[in-house]
Amino acid sequence: MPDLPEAPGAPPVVVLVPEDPGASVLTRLPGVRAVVYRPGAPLPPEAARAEVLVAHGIEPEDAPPLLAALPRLRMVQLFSSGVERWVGVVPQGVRLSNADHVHGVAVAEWVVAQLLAHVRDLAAYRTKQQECRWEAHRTGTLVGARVLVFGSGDIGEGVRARLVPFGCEVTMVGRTARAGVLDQAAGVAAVPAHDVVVLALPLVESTTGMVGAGFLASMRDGAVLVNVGRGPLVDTDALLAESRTGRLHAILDVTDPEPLPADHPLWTAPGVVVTPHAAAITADIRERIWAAVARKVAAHLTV
Ligand SMILES: O=CC(=O)O
Repeated sequence: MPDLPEAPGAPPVVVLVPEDPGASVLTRLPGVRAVVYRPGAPLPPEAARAEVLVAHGIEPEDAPPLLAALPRLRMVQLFSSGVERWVGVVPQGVRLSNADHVHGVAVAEWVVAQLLAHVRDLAAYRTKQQECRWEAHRTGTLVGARVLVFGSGDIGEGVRARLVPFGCEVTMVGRTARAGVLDQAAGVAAVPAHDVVVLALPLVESTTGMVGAGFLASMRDGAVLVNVGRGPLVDTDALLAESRTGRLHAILDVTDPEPLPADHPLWTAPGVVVTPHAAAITADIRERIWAAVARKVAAHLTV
């Protein structure tokens, strides 16, 4: 792909972008010169002036030589909303910027889809169809379900907004308490009173391994744990042990480890549903991410 044309306005801020048609969204930003870089290839001469690196297609472990070659770098813009793999990689004084407010709708929709499929027992009906059995059975409903959502960002909020119309009673848990939002300790204490616990948290020190044996044991019989945050929020061994009791259900879009090896016991653990970090993967995901990147670069131009 040739370098992208320069937007009007001078002097332009040089933004290094991966080779991707979506990068053209940056050329619509006045004052930006988007320059394509190819991981592993020699850097273009404009890299010496680059203030922003849109880091996509490069693993954080491979990034240090590239970062060291960008003397005017002020911001690293990620394609992901989670930043945990880049913390400590980006040099001091360089802002690490995530792609936020990108996946809320898609991931919340996935949570609702999974919960509806669970309470209405759709998997059992799929099996009955495969066996050509015309046989109805009673199922649960989401109406009146008490749902505890850890994480009050756009994903957690998207889950709340979509579950309330289904008749769920939703309680939010955030990093700090505020009106209508419990803090993390109060949230953990509230687990036994809920039918569904949704994890939509970032992975930081205080959330790593947060769902361990004690947390799982405090969930009521038949409760559902949904993880759309990061795999290591949950202690996998504790979850495997709990799954053997048959007491709980777990619906996991993220796992620890990831990708989940084909012979990992989580795949076949009783009551566990696994999808491959796919909740946000809709047809328009690239457009959503590039729009967020453009928003973040535009905000950088004003600081
Ligand atoms: O998991 C996806 C992301 O962090 O964007």
